Amino acid sequence: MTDLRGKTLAGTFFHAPVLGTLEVLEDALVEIDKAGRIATVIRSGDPRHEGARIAASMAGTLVTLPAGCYVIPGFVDLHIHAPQYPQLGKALHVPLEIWLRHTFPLEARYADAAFARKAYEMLVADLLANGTTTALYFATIHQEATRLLVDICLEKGQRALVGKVAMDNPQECPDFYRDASTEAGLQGTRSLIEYVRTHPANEGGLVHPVVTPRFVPSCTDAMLEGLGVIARECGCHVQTHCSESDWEHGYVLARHGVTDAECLDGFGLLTRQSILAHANLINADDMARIVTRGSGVAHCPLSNAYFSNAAFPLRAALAKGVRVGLGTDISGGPSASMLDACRMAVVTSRMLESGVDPALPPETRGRPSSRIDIRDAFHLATAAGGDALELPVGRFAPGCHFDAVLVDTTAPNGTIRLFEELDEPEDILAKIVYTASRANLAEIWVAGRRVAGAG
Ligand SMILES: Nc1nc2[nH]cnc2c(=O)[nH]1
Repeated sequence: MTDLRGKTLAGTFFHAPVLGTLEVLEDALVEIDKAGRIATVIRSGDPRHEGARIAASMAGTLVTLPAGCYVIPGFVDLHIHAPQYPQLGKALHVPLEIWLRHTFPLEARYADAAFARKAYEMLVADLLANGTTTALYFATIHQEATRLLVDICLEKGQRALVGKVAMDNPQECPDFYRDASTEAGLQGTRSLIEYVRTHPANEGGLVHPVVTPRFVPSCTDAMLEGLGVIARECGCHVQTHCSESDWEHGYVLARHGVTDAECLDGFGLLTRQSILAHANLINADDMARIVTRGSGVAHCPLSNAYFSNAAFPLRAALAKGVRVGLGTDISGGPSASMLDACRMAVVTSRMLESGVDPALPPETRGRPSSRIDIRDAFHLATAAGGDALELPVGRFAPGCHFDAVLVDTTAPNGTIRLFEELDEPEDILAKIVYTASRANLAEIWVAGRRVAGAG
């Protein structure tokens, strides 16, 4: 199967446009226009179904899925440190503030454009093969390497949001890895925005620029203030870390006397286009503030297990109306798969609900009503991620980009095992999210264009 632009795809589709519900579009037709957007979704009982199928067949534009194949929306990864890919699976035995001392020398290597190209090409190819069709990236402080990441996403066809990392605080950033000055950091941010927006290969708007203060500790107040102004003037997305660990949360309280969320808000960095990574230690006021501003949270359950000192209160945040999606947090999280992020989100929520210390009585061990299920995780990894970024992706609906993954449950080297006589459609989706591996992800499309796949 190749390019689906201008084609009609016939088959069974799973998506979760609303938290708590899974929609199975059994034997549906999805018409994709020439620009790779979904034009119509026609369900099997719809009176237009037969006519549309015959018309597409006669026009030679009908593509019918083989038995055992299902289409799901592509994953939206809300938090990735692109330069940390070579470190995936390393140095996870130390706390965040020590781990950063391993990480900064690696990120500093991206002054070398050849090294950057090698690592970024590998990362983008792997993420696409894992079904990540939209990625929100922290790059490094370097202009050339960050531009390369933009180029590579455009070349390989990944929808991406890319930020040049801003970090100018000499107290928290080493001499070898810091913006040369506040002004240089701000200017670098402006020039990356300009680069992305005027890139000749980006006329379709596949890649977006992002204002990226690394986190409060790494930035001076002047930097945070300047970035707030740029975000407002340029109408850009913003990404940063927020109340991730006890150390980081405590640092901001000590320096500013307020929480991360309040501090970032004061600098104009909490907007409807902001994504706050982690947010594990936010309090009720922070949540209310984040909801009022319409900012999103990138819940990174795998990395949180290593660095956060607490579990993100996901259910509480969702109940309050916080826009939450999922992130891998490469390489704080040692997996480049959003399927792993889904699995870990479920596990974390279950552990938060029941608690983890067997020395405590069951009644006080955990936090009741904290669990999510695999359908919820699937929603967070797809539609909710798109919503948090305000991008029309993550669901099969007219007007949305056709960013999707073809899952072949019969792939011989895959890991999904279905039993026709036992498995209902909901079971099939659950088995996909819980047990699929890369060999099952047969085709990956972004805007209808085939960009990767094991098939
Ligand atoms: N997980 C994580 N937290 C951070 N806080 C500041 N920088 C980082 C980073 O690279 N990873």
